[in-house]
Amino acid sequence: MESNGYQSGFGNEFATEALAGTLPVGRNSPQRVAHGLYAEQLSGTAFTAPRAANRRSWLYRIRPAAVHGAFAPYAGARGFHNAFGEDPVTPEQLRWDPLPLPDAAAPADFVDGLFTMAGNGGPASGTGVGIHLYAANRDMRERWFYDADAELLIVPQLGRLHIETELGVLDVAPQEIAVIPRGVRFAVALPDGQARGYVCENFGALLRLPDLGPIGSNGLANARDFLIPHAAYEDREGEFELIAKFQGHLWRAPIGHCPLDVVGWHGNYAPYKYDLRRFNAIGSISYDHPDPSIFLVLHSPSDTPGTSNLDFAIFPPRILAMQDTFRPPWFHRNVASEFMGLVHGAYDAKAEGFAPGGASLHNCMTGHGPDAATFDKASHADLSRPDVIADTMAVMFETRAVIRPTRQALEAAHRQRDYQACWAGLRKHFAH
Ligand SMILES: O=C(O)Cc1cc(O)ccc1O
Ligand SMILES: [Fe+2]
Repeated sequence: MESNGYQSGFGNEFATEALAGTLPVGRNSPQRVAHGLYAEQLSGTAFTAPRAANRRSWLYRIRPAAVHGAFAPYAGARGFHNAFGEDPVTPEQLRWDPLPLPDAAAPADFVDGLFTMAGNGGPASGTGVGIHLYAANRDMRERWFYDADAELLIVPQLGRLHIETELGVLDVAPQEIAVIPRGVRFAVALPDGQARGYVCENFGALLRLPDLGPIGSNGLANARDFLIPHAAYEDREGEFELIAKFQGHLWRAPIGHCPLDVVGWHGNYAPYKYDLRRFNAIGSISYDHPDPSIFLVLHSPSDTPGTSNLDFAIFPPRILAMQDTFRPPWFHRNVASEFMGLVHGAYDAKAEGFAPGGASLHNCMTGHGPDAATFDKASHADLSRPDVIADTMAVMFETRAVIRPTRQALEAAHRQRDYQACWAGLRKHFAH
């Protein structure tokens, strides 16, 4: 399926049909749907969720989602799970080199190429996140995947993704993100032959745009820049595979048709994409480095106001002009836990070692901040001129609960076992 363009606006009520006359008028479930289609509701929130938070869509499709064979455990994608473990969690600062791309001799598609790094909570409790990287070099062929446990926030770092979903096609490139709602079936093709990036599974409340408070009615990620696909479908039969993630485990069922057979849909529960370069960064124009909450793109609220299950923040290109100020991120300890990735360029708190495709984890109350080289440079920088921070795009998954690294992440050859050395050069300057 080719992309047929996008609709726009975060969380709007959309209506789209690939065949004229598909959508029923004035009702959702007529006795007989046009073109011999089936009507099916896809609920992303509780039926009785408050109207402002309620998300559901109506799908008009060739066959209902119920039509497939029996599920059995899926033996592939061994590195993709929610086993965040009961082991004690190290409070150590952790950092990784980029996840290696798969060998041409042992190709992996998007699902098989997922490698779980860390997480908290889980699908059973409906809170927390799963944090993964993917490294893939093969299209998903004749198989589709859905995640019943979480909505998927996909952050490509290398290579474009062509994502065909039940509700239409998303083409995303590095510096863009895609969100696939819980339950939506999709397949990923790799137009560049290989791809790497970050995936955050959100087990909690659906991602939404943050309130803007005194910023006003515009700014940060603007609602109109979120793009939603038009309906697109495939009418194809064969011996295909449906992979499901359910309660932390993967399952496989045979399916005799392509499940991307939705000819029209309407509603507000749909995949979307967003170009991070559209983010309207707001910062200090006097003094001090503000809290990174000014860089919040989307968040999943928890039951405590102001305390998110997941904050998705970015560190985009921007201009720093603060006076009498140490301009890079400060040294700090945070009650929240911070998992970071780098999509593009360099990150202004780290002179070396944090590479695009790499990752870092600074858990609750773990001290971190600029490395020694960054500290020395910024402590003596000429503040009469603004710093133009260009060519950069770092991302952060920040959570209320501690982020538990998986055993495979801790044991991985690409973990930087000497990460702490980046602060060792912070010498004593105290003099009196
Ligand atoms: O630790 C980090 O690099 C992320 C971060 C950036 C920033 O500007 C302020 C606080 C913070 O946690
Ligand atoms: Fe931090």
